[in-house]
Amino acid sequence: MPLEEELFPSTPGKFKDRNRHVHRCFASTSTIFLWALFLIAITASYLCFRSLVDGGNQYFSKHNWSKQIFESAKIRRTHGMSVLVTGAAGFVGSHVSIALKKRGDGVVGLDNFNDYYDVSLKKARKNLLSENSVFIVEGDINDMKLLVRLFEIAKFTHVMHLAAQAGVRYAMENPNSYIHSNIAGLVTLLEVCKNVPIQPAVVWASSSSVYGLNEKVPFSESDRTDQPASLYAATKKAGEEITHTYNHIYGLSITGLRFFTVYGPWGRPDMAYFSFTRNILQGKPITIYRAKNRVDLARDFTYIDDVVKGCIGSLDTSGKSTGSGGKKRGPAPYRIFNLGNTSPVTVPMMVGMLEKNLKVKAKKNFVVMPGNGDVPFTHANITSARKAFGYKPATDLQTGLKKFVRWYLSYYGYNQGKL
Ligand SMILES: O=C(O)[C@H]1O[C@H](OP(=O)(O)OP(=O)(O)OC[C@H]2O[C@@H](n3ccc(=O)[nH]c3=O)[C@H](O)[C@@H]2O)[C@H](O)[C@@H](O)[C@H]1O
Repeated sequence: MPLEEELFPSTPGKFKDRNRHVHRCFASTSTIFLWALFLIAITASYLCFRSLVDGGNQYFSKHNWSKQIFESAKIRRTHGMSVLVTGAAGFVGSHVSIALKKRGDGVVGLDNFNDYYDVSLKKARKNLLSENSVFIVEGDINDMKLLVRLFEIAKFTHVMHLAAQAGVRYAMENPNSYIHSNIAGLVTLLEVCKNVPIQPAVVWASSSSVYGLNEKVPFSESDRTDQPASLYAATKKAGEEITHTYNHIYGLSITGLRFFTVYGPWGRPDMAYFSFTRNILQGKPITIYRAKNRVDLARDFTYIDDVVKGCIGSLDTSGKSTGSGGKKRGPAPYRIFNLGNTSPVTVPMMVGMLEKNLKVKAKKNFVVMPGNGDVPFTHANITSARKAFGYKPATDLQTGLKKFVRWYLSYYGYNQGKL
């Protein structure tokens, strides 16, 4: 049994001192412990709060992120626009972004940098955009929280929607990627656009492929588009119907652009003119498709600079959306335009032009067009676009391919581009 004195010391001094020391130690340990608990609790609730606010999105926490978006979206000319360009690291997207920025419009890019084709080319385009003061957000159009945040930071007046799963034949390999980007992603983007207080006008990329098996030439916007030959075409056609409903129900201003086989510098490596160039230079054979009756396939190849002018003309004449916060306030424009070149060229002729520019003969294998989504020919009637915003393609295939080849040789380090 401990002595009473030990329990209740009458001579507090010594004992007290000893006890005070123990007590102090205990007190300071428990204080530290409590403080640590407090700090852990604070940190945990902050992280919890951030994840609620950010939806766990890695982008938002990046240093300077919002500021870069805000700066990039700033309009620097009178009556200019602030444009969210989706697919900005893509072929058309990068060209349009730079053109808008150069004339003083605000531009913010969005791109998921997927690996459908060489990601390093997309990164190189991103660097080019960065040199032109265009900031690209790395993210997916299906990420609604990200889109909402972008609209909170920048009050976009327009959306140039070019993000898509492109390519006609790849749809047989990976059908779901077309649904993910061209259907689900489109709907997510439109949902955000219709919900914001001041709705942007939306201009987006449809495709000449919607004409499918239409045989009436040249293709006019009023021609039938109910016979798609590929899932790619079907998703673009669906996009036209989907955007129509958002225009009808919510008052979004919509312009759909039917691009006709766009080509040029910084193009897409999956397209024929690009992959043919690579193979010809590497001495590899190329496969040229033909219709069953040995008829050559033809495309209304359209040069990138002409398409950029068409995109900008569409943005300039889009008219305003009328709705706000998901409510329609009146009718808004719904438009569809062909952006083609109006002079189709056969694929073998296109190859001949490449051979001339590359000064190398191609090793050609002609095969009957497999039933993989291709259509025999495309040919645009561009009267509507000409009337609406003076669209007038100015580059023929010969000139355009020459510019492409010059870029290709320089970009991939052949001959310092001197061919
Ligand atoms: O305007 C569009 O809406 C589409 O244009 C583009 O599709 P296409 O017109 O099919 O272009 P592209 O693949 O360059 O084939 C060109 C020609 O070469 C033929 N072709 C192709 C490959 C091959 O190996 N051999 C061949 O003969 C082929 O049969 C075709 O006749 C875009 O890719 C597409 O995303 C979409 O935007």
